Formats: sequence, C-alpha cells, structure tokens
Amino acid sequence: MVAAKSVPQNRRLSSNDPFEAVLRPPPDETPAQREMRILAEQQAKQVSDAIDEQLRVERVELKRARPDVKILLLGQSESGKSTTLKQFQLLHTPAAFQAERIAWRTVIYLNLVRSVRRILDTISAEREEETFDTASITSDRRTSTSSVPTDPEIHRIAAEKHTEYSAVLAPVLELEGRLIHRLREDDDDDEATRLGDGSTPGWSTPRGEYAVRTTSNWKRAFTLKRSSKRIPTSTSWWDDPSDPVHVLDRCRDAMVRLWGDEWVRNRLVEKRVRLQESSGFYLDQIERITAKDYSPTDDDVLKARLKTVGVVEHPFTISMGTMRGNTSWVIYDVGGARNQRHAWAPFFQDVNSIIFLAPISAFDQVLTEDTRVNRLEDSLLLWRAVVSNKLLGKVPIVLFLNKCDLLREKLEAGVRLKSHLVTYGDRPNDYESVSKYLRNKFGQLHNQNSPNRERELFIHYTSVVDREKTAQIIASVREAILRLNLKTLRLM
Ligand SMILES: Nc1nc2c(ncn2[C@@H]2O[C@H](COP(=O)(O)OP(=O)(O)OP(=O)(O)O)[C@@H](O)[C@H]2O)c(=O)[nH]1
Ligand SMILES: [Mg+2]
Repeated sequence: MVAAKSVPQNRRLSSNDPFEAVLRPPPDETPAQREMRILAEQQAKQVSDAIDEQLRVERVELKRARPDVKILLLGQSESGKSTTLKQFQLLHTPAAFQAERIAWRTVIYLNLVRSVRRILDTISAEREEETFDTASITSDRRTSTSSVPTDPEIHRIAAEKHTEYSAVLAPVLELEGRLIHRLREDDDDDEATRLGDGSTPGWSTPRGEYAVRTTSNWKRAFTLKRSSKRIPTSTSWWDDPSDPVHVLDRCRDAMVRLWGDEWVRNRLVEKRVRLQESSGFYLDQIERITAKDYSPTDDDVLKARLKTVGVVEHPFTISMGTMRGNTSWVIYDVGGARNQRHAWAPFFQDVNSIIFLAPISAFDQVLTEDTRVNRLEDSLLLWRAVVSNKLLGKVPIVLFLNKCDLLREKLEAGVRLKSHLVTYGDRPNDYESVSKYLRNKFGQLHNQNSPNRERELFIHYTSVVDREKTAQIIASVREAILRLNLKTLRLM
C-alpha cells in the first residue's frame, strides 16, 4: 500500500526545500480552509505513523523469522540433493509432503513418457550417435560404440521394431509436450517453473531436461489449482477428457510390451543405456502408474526427477529432541549443473553446515551438460573446490557418498572401477573395497585442502531414495548440526 506521509513542520520552514512552494498554505486561505487543511494533515500523519508501526512490526517479525540454522545442499546435477530435501520434508513437514504428493503426478507421468522416448531413441537404427541426454550413458559408450559398424540384420530388426513401436506409442510421445505445457500452465509465476534444458528459458526441445526454478511455488501452485478446480480426487480427473491419464491408459499395453521385449532390453544393455539410474524406475510400475485411480506414493515422489534451476529455499521447524525446544531451519537446494554453480557462492557467507552429495555409482558416467567429463571426476573436483573454500573454513561439512544401491548393483554386474579410475589398480572390484577406497579419497582431499584442520567432517554412505536408512542418517546429521551450533541457537 502506498500512502502519503505527512511532511514534517521544519521542511515547510526551509527556504531551500523544493516542496515548500507546493506545500505552503495559500496566502488567501480562509479559516474554514485552514481547519480542513490541518485536519487533512493530521489524518495523513496518522496514516504515516501506522505505516511506521507496521514496518517496525515486520522488522521484528523478520528478525524473529531469521533461521537459527542454515543448511546448503551441494553436489553435481543428479547427485540427489532434491531427493535429500524431500526426505527432510517427509520427516519434518509430513502433512505438507502428503498434501503435495498429488502435484507430482504430472512429473511422474513425464518421467515415464520420457523413458519410453529414450527407449525408442535407443532402438532406432538411425540413431547411432548420442542425440538424447546422457544421464545414464556410460563413458565406455562415449568412447567405444560410435565407431562400431551396425550389423545389417540388427539394422533391419531395429528399423522394424522402431517403426512398429513408434506407431503405437505416438500418442505417448506427443503427450510429453502436453505434460510440460500443463506444468507450466499451472504455475502462477512464469519465472517460477522454467522448463527446458536448464539454460534456455522456456521449453525449446523435447530432448532437453525439464527443470524447476522454485520447487515449493511450483508444487503449491499446482496443488492449489487442481483442488480449486475441484479435481483433487482420482475419479474426478478421470472425468476430465483432456487429462493425460487417458492417453497412458490407452497405450498401457504397448508400453508394457516395449519394456518387456527381450530384443529391446538386449539393445539397451548393448548400448549401455541404464534407465534404472535415472527416471526408469517407473517402467517397472507401468500398470500401477497408468491406472485411472493412480495416486503417487511417498516412494514415487522420492524417485520423481525434476531438475532444479537456481536456489530453492525450504523452511523447517526442528525439535531440539532431548534438549527441548524448537529451532528454525532453512535448507537451500541448489541446481547442480555446471551452469548453475555460480549461484552457490552468495550462500557461503553465513551457512551453518553443508551437506555435499557425491553419487559414487557414477564412476562410469559422463555429465549431461558436458559429455567429455566423467561424473566421478567432476564430483571430486567440486568437492576439492568446496572444502578448500576459505569462506567455508569454519563450516562443518557432511558428505553423503550417495547412490550406494546403484554402486552395488553396478559392481555386481561386473562394471570395473579400474577401467574409469586407473589409480584404483588391481584392488578387488567389490562393494566394500570400492566404497572404502572412495571414502578415503574424498576424506584425503578434505584433509589436504581444508583451510581449517579442526573442521569436523561427517561421512555417510547413503541411498537417499531409501526412506528408513535415510531417516536414521538425517537424525544423526541433525543432532550433529544442533550440537555444533548449540552456542548460537536461540530456543523458540
Ligand atoms: N537409486 C537411487 N536413485 C537416486 C538416489 N539419489 C537420488 N536418486 C535419483 O536420482 C535422480 C536425481 O536426483 P535429484 O535429487 O533430482 O538430483 P539433484 O542433485 O537435485 O539434481 P539437480 O537438481 O539437477 O542439481 C532422481 O530420479 C532420484 O530419484 C540414490 O541414492 N539411489
Ligand atoms: Mg535438484
């Protein structure tokens, strides 16, 4: 609200005051006009005083709202930062998490549709080059397969399969653009959800990854709009003929057939495309997810992939446990892609702790944004940059060696760390040896580069999609952060 403030008396007396001429009472002012002018000035002063009081109250509230604990989640793209944040939400704001679950339905559909498109891209005989995103493409593939000539028989079958599946699944492929449009439409703030490859505003190509700028706004907008249109229940969205569920329902059998096709699965293995490492989780759940009464479960939401752009702030009130009382926390979730990292530094100033995520299963993968760079190498370089940062010298760091579930699977499938990290040498290629080796490597980098030898470092092996184990780890992280910040905490 904009209100005119009363002009202090001394301003009118100053001969240099540019307002003086305007505010000076007219020379021929009658007693009645004078009375009205004085009354108007008194009313303006009351408004002005009320504004001053409101500002004072807001300042006090703002001061009170200043969080006791600020946590920054860092790590490369797809390291699991947003998933970790969802775990915090599940534990500390479960009601809000449940309320927002339905908003993830569109994202989950999008993840599924995207996986279908990636399978079709992979089996396509013409697409020997990498024309789709590289989230689950290994560095082996990058260096080896492009020069392998395709067997004419394989070429023929691939062309046939591609034509057959593309025809029956055309409505699913078309749905991708519609789902993205739907997500954008349901956001009040055009800046809030930015769908695209993360660098270009707006959706430009269906091959880029969709991204969200401010997750909380996007969810709130989507949830509220859905419910305000009275489409919160599964049966009522089924009644909406434009709802994406109809296309998915019609194409369910074709999708199941595609994912169950042995030739297709072999082709994916051959091309080392591991959909399980990105949004492929939903492929094993096609029947359930495309059902008309589908409502996302907690696990579905945890596994839904939506790239973060910018820095997203999430407030929590966290109990002090045995120490009694509550503390206010803010967790900042950042975009981890290379073009997003410039936004991190301003948050280093007064952060209380950092949770750094390094996806150690990614030792044989390359970055989506730069396919020349190995993901593990990028994580190690990023880790070194963070631990050597002087501004962060006194900030305790928690390291999540994440995606341990995928690391175990990968090693058991015979993928060798040595082929991607020569320094690993002839050590055993089992989970225990590899995870311990990587833990030491990250630990050493910290010890060699930290500007503060006294700084505490907490290392955890994590699979942040696992609710039970992550809840235990978060509890121990929370205790450690509270203990380390005890001196500065104000109990609420
Ligand atoms: N299997 C498995 N999947 C994981 C794990 N952690 C994260 N994911 C999945 O990996 C994908 C990427 O996780 P996000 O949390 O979106 O990654 P992010 O670090 O926020 O990525 P940006 O927003 O791009 O910076 C999601 O589909 C997650 O479900 C894990 O420990 N195991
Ligand atoms: Mg994220």
